[in-house]
Amino acid sequence: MGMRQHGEGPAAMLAIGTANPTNLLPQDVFADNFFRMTKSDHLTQLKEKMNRICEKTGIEKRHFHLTEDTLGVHPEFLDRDLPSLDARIEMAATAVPKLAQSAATKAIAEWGRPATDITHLVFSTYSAWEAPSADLKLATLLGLPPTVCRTILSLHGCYGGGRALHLAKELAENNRGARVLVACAETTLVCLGSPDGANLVGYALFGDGAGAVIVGAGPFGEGERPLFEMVSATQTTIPRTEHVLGMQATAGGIDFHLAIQVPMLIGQNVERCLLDAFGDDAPCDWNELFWAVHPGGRPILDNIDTVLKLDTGKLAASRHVLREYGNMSGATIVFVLDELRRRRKEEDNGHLLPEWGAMLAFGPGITIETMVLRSPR
Ligand SMILES: CC(C)(COP(=O)(O)OP(=O)(O)OC[C@H]1O[C@@H](n2cnc3c(N)ncnc32)[C@H](O)[C@@H]1OP(=O)(O)O)[C@@H](O)C(=O)NCCC(=O)NCCSC(=O)/C=C/c1ccc(O)cc1
Repeated sequence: MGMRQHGEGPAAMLAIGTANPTNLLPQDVFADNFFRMTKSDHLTQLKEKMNRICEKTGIEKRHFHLTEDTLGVHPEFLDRDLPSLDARIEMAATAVPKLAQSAATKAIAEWGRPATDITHLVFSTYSAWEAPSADLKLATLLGLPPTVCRTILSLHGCYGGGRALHLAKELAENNRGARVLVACAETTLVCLGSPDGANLVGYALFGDGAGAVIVGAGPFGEGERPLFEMVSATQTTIPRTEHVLGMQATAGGIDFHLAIQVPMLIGQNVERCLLDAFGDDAPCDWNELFWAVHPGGRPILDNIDTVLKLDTGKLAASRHVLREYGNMSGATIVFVLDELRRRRKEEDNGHLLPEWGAMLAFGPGITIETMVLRSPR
């Protein structure tokens, strides 16, 4: 009893996979397409504003499950005054687990062990609104054993990936031999609607994608290779900010709001979270670390650069993911981790990537998930 039931050492990420719908839209034509499809071209000021916003997002393209063809069959999706929630939920019920399956299949292939060796599944999405939910569908699609312990995290929004990884760490460390599949899948099909003054930023920012990570603690099996050790993790909620960021279900689809103060609030609070997470091990200079930051928006990354006095390029993986995919909410952090390990490979077996790193994810609350990472030597 006791010790033998626990995993050895900190848990580690053993494999990473990502996936996106094939349909993609360059950001420089997004406003034109969006206003044409929603028959809103007469709202010229709003369209100009959308173009101004799109230019400043730091995004070059985004992937979407919805295509012009699908939208042709569902005109109610593009008119907030028509009820569309039922149709959106039905579409998401199939699309979300399938997108997750594409990412998870890649992660499992990299891991090298059979899917039946997965003991736990943690699924995070803002697009599942029914029970049984996307976690069960994914388990079935992947052929996971009927004994797999499933958890669905809904509506953590953009920190869902950080929350899922944090939970997977605790599951892996507390259950010897556990192998946790973390899956995050997000699609804007539940929220995309017609433009109004309040939702332009979200429409300009959010994209569709899925990320999957296999998490386990020691002892490691033959061929299992830790990509990032998950040394410690914390969650912090910024007091009295519950109203600045959120989403809610309406008959016309999921509504969200992103207050203009969000980047500033994150900038003001991020260093304290890092000091809490690192404790006595906090470096004198944050540049000593590698960084996996959720690219919630370009000004969020800019503010973090400023308050932490980071050198140019420290957030390159986050900026790359934002540019190529936009903000895919909870799935985004997995793309950033994947990009970091790709860069590490190119940089001569980890020579240039520092040994220690920090992962940050933010979302409604405002909640900040912080994790101390170690890149094994
Ligand atoms: C690209 C933006 C929109 C503009 O860039 P900028 O450098 O701030 O440029 P400007 O200051 O010139 O702003 C351009 C215009 O955008 C307007 N704007 C500037 N932020 C705003 C604003 N939050 N509102 C509404 N107008 C604005 C701003 O007023 C201005 O309007 P105008 O003067 O008419 O051109 C930039 O501010 C930006 O990326 N903001 C988004 C940051 C943000 O809140 N990210 C979300 C973090 S949390 C997260 O990741 C997700 C949570 C989540 C939650 C729910 C879900 O369903 C899913 C997920």
